[in-house]
Amino acid sequence: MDTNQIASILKSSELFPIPQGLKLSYGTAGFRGDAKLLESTVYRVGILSALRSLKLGSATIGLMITASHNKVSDNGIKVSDPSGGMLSQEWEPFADQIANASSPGELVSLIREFMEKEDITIGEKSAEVLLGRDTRPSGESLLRAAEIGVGSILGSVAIDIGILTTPQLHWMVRAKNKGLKATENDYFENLSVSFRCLIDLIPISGNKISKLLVDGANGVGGEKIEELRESLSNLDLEIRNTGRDGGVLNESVGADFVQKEKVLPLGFGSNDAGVRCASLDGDADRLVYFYVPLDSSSGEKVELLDGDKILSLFALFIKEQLNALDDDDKEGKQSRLGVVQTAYANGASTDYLRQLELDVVFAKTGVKHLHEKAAEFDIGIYFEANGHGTILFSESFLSWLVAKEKDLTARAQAGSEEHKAVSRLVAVSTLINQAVGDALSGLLLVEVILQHMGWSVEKWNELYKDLPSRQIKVEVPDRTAVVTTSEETEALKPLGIQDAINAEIKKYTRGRAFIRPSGTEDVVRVYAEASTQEAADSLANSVVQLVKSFLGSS
Ligand SMILES: CC(=O)N[C@H]1[C@@H](OP(=O)(O)O)O[C@H](CO)[C@@H](O)[C@@H]1O
Ligand SMILES: [Mg+2]
Repeated sequence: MDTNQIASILKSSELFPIPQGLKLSYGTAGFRGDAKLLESTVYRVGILSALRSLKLGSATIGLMITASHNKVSDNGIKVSDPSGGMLSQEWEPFADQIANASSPGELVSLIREFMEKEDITIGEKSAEVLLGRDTRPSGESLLRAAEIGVGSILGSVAIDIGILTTPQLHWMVRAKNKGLKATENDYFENLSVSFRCLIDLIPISGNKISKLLVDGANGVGGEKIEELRESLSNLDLEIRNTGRDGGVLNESVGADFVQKEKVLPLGFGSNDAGVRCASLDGDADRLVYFYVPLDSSSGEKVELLDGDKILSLFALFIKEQLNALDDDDKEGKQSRLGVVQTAYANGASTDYLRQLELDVVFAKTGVKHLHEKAAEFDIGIYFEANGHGTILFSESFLSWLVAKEKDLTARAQAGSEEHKAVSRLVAVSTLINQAVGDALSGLLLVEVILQHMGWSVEKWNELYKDLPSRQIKVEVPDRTAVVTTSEETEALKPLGIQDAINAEIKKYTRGRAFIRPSGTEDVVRVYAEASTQEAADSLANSVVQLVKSFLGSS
């Protein structure tokens, strides 16, 4: 690193002194915290992203300024690698180190050391970083901090691509690095063209299209889905909680709220009984469905169709298409379909997926872990119960599918059941975001599959019945006192807590419970499942008491 470069970092870092006592970790999904404390962090992640681009031969990197489902006063930053996936986990320790460096001098020496280790040189090539943000008011000034961070690495270019959903940014980064059209318009066009293609392949046409109510969480998703609606037919959408009607981001609205609390979001009521509803989270990478049953006497009861149910619907549809492939093909090309869940997946969903004879594997919480496992299959479907997920197609399987489609057309087999199935799979691969979970593309796929099957939301819900479950957040003085096994289902620390949890679990039929420290909020999460709602609640509450007595409550 030459003296000009050192001077550039020293000068810009003076603008963003680190708040006293700030200690951050890259966590489940990047850095998050009170927005007022994050300028130095975001500036430093700007530097990291420029270095990442240089390391990868000037590939385009993405930076997203968002705190997803957190409250509006929080914000955060996460990095997209050139593939559109999350930042390589190998770089997370460096992210932690520079985010916590206490002075400009320490920052420079950490960067110098890391560049030497990673063999990164500045000056030969230029770095490129796309910057996006959600609708949080703090986003604008944090974006400036990121720009200055990127710009402090000489010869680097930061491109502000404005207010976007997290999955849009990841999609654009991926497309850009593949040399494809990569603007927001291209994203919308891609969705509408592949959606149209799947609609045209529906076996029975002419079914009446029923209305879908969308809860936009008062965030960026509502805005974007309104834009997308312009280019869609075969959907009847009504969008609420767009953020323009005075509602607060994520406050009693959005996918995280609906999934965790199992209640209706603001703006929805008993008048909506029987109507299919969908809820997005604050940065539109999560999607859940819900409805109020028509026979619900209280009007408050909500039937939730979470990520597990979306995963099951997708798995069923993909399996149906794979089954329609000619037997000779299946022998020639063993298509491995697999699904990935986390410990938060409802036990009934796992039983159902196994009944479908699917390969079900488990990953740690956080999409970076699920994505990695899903990429091992020809078609890998992953979902967190909270509604973050997607379907990955391996490059080799996709090339095989495309060649197969051409071959069938050449053999005048266009219109055969096999040809249709192949075309559907190809269209799903372009509709569904290959970079990260995407509420917009997920919603379009759910809608087209329901039309394909001729199913109502109730019928879809009947695939299996969720085991009653309860999730509770516990505020404790130090959540890092909880250390779990790599599967996250057993607590190794504090010593003795797991035995106490096990003793509680034993008291319940189909009881299951675990605790883990959140990677995005300052809480310990408690999850419990049992054969009745009362039992799940009671098991969760006894585990909460154990957490409080072992860790103290704050
Ligand atoms: C139980 C739960 O929903 N955890 C969420 C939440 O992580 P925590 O580490 O549990 O705070 O936010 C992550 C990022 O959005 C998401 O990937 C994950 O599934
Ligand atoms: Mg999110």
